[in-house]
Amino acid sequence: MLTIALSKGRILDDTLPLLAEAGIVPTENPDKSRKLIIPTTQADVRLLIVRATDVPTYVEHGAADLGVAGKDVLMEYGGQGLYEPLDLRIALCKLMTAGRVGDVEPKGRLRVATKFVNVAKRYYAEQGRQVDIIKLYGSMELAPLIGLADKIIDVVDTGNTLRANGLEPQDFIADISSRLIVNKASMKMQHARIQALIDTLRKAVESRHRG
Ligand SMILES: Nc1ncnc2c1ncn2[C@@H]1O[C@H](COP(=O)(O)OP(=O)(O)OP(=O)(O)O)[C@@H](O)[C@H]1O
Ligand SMILES: O=P(O)(O)OC[C@H]1O[C@H](OP(=O)(O)OP(=O)(O)O)[C@H](O)[C@@H]1O
Repeated sequence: MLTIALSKGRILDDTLPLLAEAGIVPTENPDKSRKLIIPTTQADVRLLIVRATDVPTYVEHGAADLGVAGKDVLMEYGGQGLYEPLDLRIALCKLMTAGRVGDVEPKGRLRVATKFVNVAKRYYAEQGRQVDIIKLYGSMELAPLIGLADKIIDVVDTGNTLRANGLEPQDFIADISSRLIVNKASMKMQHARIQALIDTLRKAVESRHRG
């Protein structure tokens, strides 16, 4: 059995067409179903529906052989416990700092609200900047508006969410796309099969971006 961990929403929506090119199609609509284990047209391939931030955990521990996760999530998760063989070039966005339009940076310690605590620590350590990191799980844009933090670190695509809240993107941290990740033991034990799937997905990604 090959088990693939995916999160609902944009990752599922953008990954299913790629999996379809490898002949893997869910036998029921994962967006509608309340099931968390979804069989596919290949009897020995199943999908696990998990939270986006949990995908690396399932794959590193071997609860799933493969998964799809945003580079932001992988940067935050850290470690060397996973293979990351393929950039699927889906769910494109940028990790940025953002703050209130026209705000001047405070002289003292900067307060930064984010769900990407490890990324934030690394980023400001590289800059040699003293910061207090405030962990949030969502609605980061609220923090500077309400005086909880001076800045946020979040993913930005169109910038609409920032603009709607009187914030502006400031410093670029990283370009983000979603990656195929693979459990290290699975890669050894089921090498031919997983490598064949990676090759098919790579071709599907390349043919989409050709021309
Ligand atoms: N607005 C966006 N445009 C493009 N890609 C995005 C955008 N927001 C997030 N992403 C990327 O898609 C991935 C999945 O995002 P999604 O919104 O589905 O989950 P999440 O909000 O991070 O997780 P959860 O809903 O479980 O808190 C993110 O890790 C990121 O890489
Ligand atoms: O720059 P933008 O295009 O506004 O995208 C950025 C927003 O998208 C994500 O949220 P989420 O996935 O909850 O929202 P979405 O479905 O509207 O992208 C992210 O946490 C930002 O809030």
